[in-house]
Amino acid sequence: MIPLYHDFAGETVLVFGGGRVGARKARRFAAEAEVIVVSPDFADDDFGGAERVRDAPAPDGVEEWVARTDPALVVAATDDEAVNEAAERAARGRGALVNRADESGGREAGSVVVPATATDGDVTAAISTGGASPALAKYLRERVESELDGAGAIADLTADLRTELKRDGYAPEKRREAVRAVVRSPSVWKALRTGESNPRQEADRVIRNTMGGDR
Ligand SMILES: C[C@@]1(CC(=O)O)C2=NC(=C\c3[nH]c(c(CCC(=O)O)c3CC(=O)O)Cc3[nH]c(c(CC(=O)O)c3CCC(=O)O)/C=C3\N/C(=C\2)[C@@H](CCC(=O)O)[C@]3(C)CC(=O)O)/[C@H]1CCC(=O)O
Ligand SMILES: NC(=O)c1ccc[n+]([C@@H]2O[C@H](COP(=O)([O-])OP(=O)(O)OC[C@H]3O[C@@H](n4cnc5c(N)ncnc54)[C@H](O)[C@@H]3O)[C@@H](O)[C@H]2O)c1
Repeated sequence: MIPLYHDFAGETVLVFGGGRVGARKARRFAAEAEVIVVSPDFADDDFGGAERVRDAPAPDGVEEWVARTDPALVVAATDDEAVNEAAERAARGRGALVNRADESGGREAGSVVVPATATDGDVTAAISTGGASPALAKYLRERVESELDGAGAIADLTADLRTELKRDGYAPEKRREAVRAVVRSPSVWKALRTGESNPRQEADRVIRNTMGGDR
């Protein structure tokens, strides 16, 4: 399986099943998409502001829900395998992606896994165990989260630096060398994480060192 990032802004995500798992998926996708959760009952959990609709569709009814809402992704998170299968068929029939919460292992194209995700600003790290061990994915996500502390700010800082170095006419090889040095600089990370010094000034110092007398 190859990880790809997908922009769900402005899209609909249709979730079948309002249990703990349906709620977790709803929360995740509601950060970006319009989420509709269809279920006869709902766990006492946070659904991330998703629209909740009380219904217990039979497999044929599942198809109708998918036709009516035209989702980019269908999440099958019920405890009824026949309903989850119907959700997968209906999604495929309309060219939507499907996430089967009740399956692990190999998948056909269009059947996607939701990875454990750590985020800091625009920086996102996604971890999958190929479905083998979601608990391990969660544990590793917790560890990666602390590694990412400050990464979003460094991404913003280096985006500005790239623009400035281009504008000032530095050769591509020089620019790459400078940006690589900044993202690897312990003093820039420390400045961002502790606030003890100014990160931009630390970055400028690193760049002056890599550019020699050029800047
Ligand atoms: C990462 C995360 C994302 C999310 O869902 O948001 C996620 N599962 C999470 C937690 C979690 N899930 C389970 C446990 C209990 C401990 C354990 O069993 O390990 C815990 C831990 C807990 O709850 O503490 C049980 C479980 N999960 C699946 C099955 C079905 C099966 O295996 O057949 C069963 C057994 C059900 C049963 O036995 O009845 C299936 C899937 N779960 C996936 C993702 C996909 C594979 C990801 C990968 O490749 O690693 C996949 C294949 C499909 C999918 O859902 O996309 C999220 C952590 C979020 C975070 O905190 O960061
Ligand atoms: N992916 C994961 O991380 C993960 C973790 C645990 C379990 N699971 C799997 O996901 C499934 C859901 O887990 P859960 O803990 O949320 O279970 P759950 O039993 O708490 O919730 C299932 C929900 O589906 C609803 N439902 C039943 N028939 C329906 C229908 N026809 N249409 C819509 N909704 C319907 C139920 O009313 C209930 O609200 C489990 O059966 C298991 O196979 C996945």
